[in-house]
Amino acid sequence: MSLPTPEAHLSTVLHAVESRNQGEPEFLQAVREVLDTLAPVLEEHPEYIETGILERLVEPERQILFRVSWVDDNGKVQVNRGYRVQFNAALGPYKGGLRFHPSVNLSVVKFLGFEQVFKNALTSQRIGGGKGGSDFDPAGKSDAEVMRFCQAYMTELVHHIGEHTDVPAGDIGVGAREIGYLFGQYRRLTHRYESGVLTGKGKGWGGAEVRTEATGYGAVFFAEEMLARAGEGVAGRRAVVSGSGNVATYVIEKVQQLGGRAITASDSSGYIVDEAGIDLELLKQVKETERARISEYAERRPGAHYVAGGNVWDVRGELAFPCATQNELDEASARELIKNGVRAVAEGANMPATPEAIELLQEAGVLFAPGKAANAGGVATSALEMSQNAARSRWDFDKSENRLHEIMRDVHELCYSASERYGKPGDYVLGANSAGFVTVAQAMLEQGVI
Ligand SMILES: NC(=O)c1ccc[n+]([C@@H]2O[C@H](COP(=O)([O-])OP(=O)(O)OC[C@H]3O[C@@H](n4cnc5c(N)ncnc54)[C@H](O)[C@@H]3O)[C@@H](O)[C@H]2O)c1
Repeated sequence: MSLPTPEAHLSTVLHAVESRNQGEPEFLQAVREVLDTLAPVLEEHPEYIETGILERLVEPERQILFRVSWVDDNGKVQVNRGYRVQFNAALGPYKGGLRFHPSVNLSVVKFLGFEQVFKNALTSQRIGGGKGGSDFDPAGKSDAEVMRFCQAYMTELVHHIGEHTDVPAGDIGVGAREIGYLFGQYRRLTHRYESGVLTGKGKGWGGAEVRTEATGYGAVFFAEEMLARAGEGVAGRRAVVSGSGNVATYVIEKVQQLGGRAITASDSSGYIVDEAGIDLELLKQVKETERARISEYAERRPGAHYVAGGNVWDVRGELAFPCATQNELDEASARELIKNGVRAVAEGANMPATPEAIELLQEAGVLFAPGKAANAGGVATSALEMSQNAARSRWDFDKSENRLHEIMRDVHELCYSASERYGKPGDYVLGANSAGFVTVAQAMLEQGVI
């Protein structure tokens, strides 16, 4: 039997995915972006075509959808929808965060799970990919409501996770508070102290140092590696950052530690500009402690101003870190960034730049780091948390940060060398997709058709 050409094979697989997953635009966008880059890999590895690797890779191994019923502070019954998509476990237990946000649906969870498979492969930490969440909106809920929701959510999730099967963590709307409530309920239901079942735990009970900072720090380390290859650095440069959550906060912190000046942060209502450089203590007070709107920052900080609505990418900066959510940086934003002299864009969020924006940035010679590579530091540190839990050991901050830094250097190196191998040196989208894909594909090949 003669094999189709790589291009023909990719097109057949893509059509099948499109017809089978109609109404899932985010998932299709994520799949297209990966398949678009894989022709040279399949050229080198026809055995992946022969053994149906791609057909299997685009179909999650398991998708779990469930009802989450809970009672709010007024005694009213609320019903949300829960998700866990176990995408691929060829490299290890499923691993990936939980997102609690009203925009969560199956398409969003599948796109995140799909991306996670490649990202986790790039970390070399032997973890598979999965993702989950709910359309529950933590904004405006009391602590007690968040706790009751988390307990109800875990009452179903408990049947599907475990330190050797599936290990969730945080994402948008899920931080240390939620992980605590989820872990408590897991422990109550199972009568087991299974530390490695969730990551991002409190530091006093199994959480790793640097897990909170890891995604943001990692994104800046990756940007620094890209810049260093070109003989440049972060120091002395203006950085425009979107978001004001976990990832954005620690991108800002690391940019400043490396001598750069991060001047913006945003939330879904607008953005702030602080030319003097963001005051981190104030940002953490407003967003982490008070869970208030970002406009509060400008009200308390002389010299800073708030722009309601608007587009943070209109602000001039040499470095840009999109750290809020998917498709937040579109073609028009990319044009604005290029016009304003951006040199590097590193995705702290998952899929924040649209395909059109990425194309424009790459054409303009801007160094572009896709989220799969640039934000892999969070999950990599989660894997370090799992290994510390298994060994009943605890690393200090410096050791953990050094290990994160090494991992991000390795991720960069893997991506760069794959981009060279497949003919486009410095194309980190091609590099991340192909390096991640080959690692997973090889494991799937060796494990047979399952
Ligand atoms: N937390 C992690 O370790 C981690 C790891 C890898 C990737 N990510 C990705 O990073 C991004 C941010 O996650 P996080 O953990 O910082 O979440 P978070 O809940 O701490 O913060 C999310 C931020 O994004 C903003 N945001 C959300 N939806 C928005 C919208 N529609 N418009 C504008 N702003 C919006 C929120 O206001 C908030 O500032 C997500 O894409 C997530 O998938 C997170």
